[in-house]
Amino acid sequence: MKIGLVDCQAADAAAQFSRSLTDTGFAVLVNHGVDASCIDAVYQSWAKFFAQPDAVKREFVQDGQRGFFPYRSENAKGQAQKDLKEFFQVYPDARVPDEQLQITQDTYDALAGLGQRLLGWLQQQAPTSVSEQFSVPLTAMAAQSPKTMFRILHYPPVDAQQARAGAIRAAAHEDINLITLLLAGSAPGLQAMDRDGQWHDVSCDAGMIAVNAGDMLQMASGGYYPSTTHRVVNPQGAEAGVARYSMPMFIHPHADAVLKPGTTADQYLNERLREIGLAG
Ligand SMILES: O=C(O)CCC(=O)C(=O)O
Ligand SMILES: [Fe+2]
Repeated sequence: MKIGLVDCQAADAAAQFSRSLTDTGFAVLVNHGVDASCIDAVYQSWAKFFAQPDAVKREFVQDGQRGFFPYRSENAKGQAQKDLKEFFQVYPDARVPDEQLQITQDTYDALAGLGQRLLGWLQQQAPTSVSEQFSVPLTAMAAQSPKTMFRILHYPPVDAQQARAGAIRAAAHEDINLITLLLAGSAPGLQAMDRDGQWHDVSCDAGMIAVNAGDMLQMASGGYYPSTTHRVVNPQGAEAGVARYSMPMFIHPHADAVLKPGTTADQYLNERLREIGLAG
């Protein structure tokens, strides 16, 4: 599995990006235009949030998939063990702590802008037989979508007992949305599965952005852009004592966007949230 490292300023960046997504479901971006100081600042800011007592963080538990999700609230589809993570989900209307608000909004806007550019590339590079199936252009599906969600993940040092019981930081899953823009994690661990079921490290250094296609894009493109299974494995040895942070931006279509005849984004999302224990 050869995940492309794409320089977004290269003349053929759109073609390289689209090819890597078609071949592997993933691509890693450099020169993507999201400011390195913005990325550093958002990581530092949220490390402070997660360092607070649980009771303080729980004040940000909110309805409707927004806000804080305590340690071990989510399981991957079909997995009995909860993932070894806590996280915070930001939508445009989520309540975000004052200290994190500005930098989080700035990052959200920068990633939403990059998401539109990437969807434009995928639209432009798809063969006509694929793009003519889109109900509207991919950029229109997602432009200003209030469903687009920025997730800040904190994986604490690994608890040996939970690891022995088979829990990992993030069990194998596919993302639900159109594309995910993942600010490089603060430590390694992300792996993607190839067509033969083998796992490969997704190498993504600080400042880079890994992008993967989700199930909604796979569905809308009739499989042309595959949604690749991925996971986050537990570190071993001394690294087990080190926390990991990562920040995926899930680019979602508007609720009423038609993914394929008879299925809107909203119908599909609700079905998937039930499967992962995040909706009743
Ligand atoms: O933490 C990571 O690197 C990936 C997280 C992820 O795959 C997800 O939240 O969907
Ligand atoms: Fe994921």
